Amino acid sequence: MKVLLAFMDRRSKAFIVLFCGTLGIVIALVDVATGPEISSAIFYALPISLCAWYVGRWPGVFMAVASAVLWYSADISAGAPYSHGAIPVWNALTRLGFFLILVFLLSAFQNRLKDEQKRAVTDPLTAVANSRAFYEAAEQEFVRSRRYHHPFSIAFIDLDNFKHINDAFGHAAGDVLLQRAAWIMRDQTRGTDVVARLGGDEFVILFIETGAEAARQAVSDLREKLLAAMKEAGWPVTFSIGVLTYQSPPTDVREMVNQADQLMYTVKKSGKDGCAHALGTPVETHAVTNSHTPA
Ligand SMILES: Nc1nc2c(ncn2[C@@H]2O[C@H](COP(=O)(O)OP(=O)(O)OP(=O)(O)O)[C@@H](O)[C@H]2O)c(=O)[nH]1
Repeated sequence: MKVLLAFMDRRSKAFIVLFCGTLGIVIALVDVATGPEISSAIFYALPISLCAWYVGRWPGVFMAVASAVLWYSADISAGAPYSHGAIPVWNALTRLGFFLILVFLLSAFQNRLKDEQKRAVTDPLTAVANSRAFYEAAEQEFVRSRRYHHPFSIAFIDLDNFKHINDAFGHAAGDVLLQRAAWIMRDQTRGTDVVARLGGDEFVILFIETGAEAARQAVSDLREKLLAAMKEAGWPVTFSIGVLTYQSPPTDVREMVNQADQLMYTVKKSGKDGCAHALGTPVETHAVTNSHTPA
């Protein structure tokens, strides 16, 4: 079964529909050959389930109807003795009912599974990636970077004076601010970049295949947008950001996040509301630019 599922995972939907249709016909032929005494019910369930799971609910319904018709035809051509002509039709309808229940249960289960999988990698407040998803994405980027020798960058973003928002405007307003900031980060970065909330008012962005200059520009534009949004909403919040670019990955993701965090902290110590850039492993250079100091 495991081999079959692994095989299906790599196939196109068209192939799976064709495969399931052929499988249904083969089962019907075997059904005719073995006669009405031997039940084949469970075998019909296989192509229906595969189709519903890998292709979708409605192709599954189609396969369920086709299987009920095939089974009915197999019954009739095997010459099964029925005391009344309506009995094989009734049987076909009850089988169809069973197949449809199977399709709808599988489809409901699959939807629930997808929801849970999404929940496991998403920050519930801001809907960006959570820390776990970030670590997984960064591991993949490390592998890519080692293989193709491409640089990548990380930005560690910490909100300044966020506690004041909670204290002055309430926790709900703080939540709205975090959502707004996360939305801007998502909106201002590429679809391939990974925006994540590590917790509290700390965010990280993984800039996939992005060198120092491009990361510097992206973060500078993003910071401008974030500051403009805060100003517009009347929230006295700024951003301390540490941006690291790696030509080759450090030993692990934790080390990268720690280095970016430390870099961000240099901005906090120098008066907040700014951005520091550096080259990672070892952290070579940095230049801190605050809003209140000349760039
Ligand atoms: N509204 C809201 N607040 C949160 C959430 N998670 C953490 N916080 C609050 O965020 C604040 C983060 O603390 P700090 O980073 O020390 O606050 P800060 O005022 O930004 O301090 P600096 O970084 O030094 O500028 C704390 O007051 C937490 O209670 C959340 O999900 N929603």
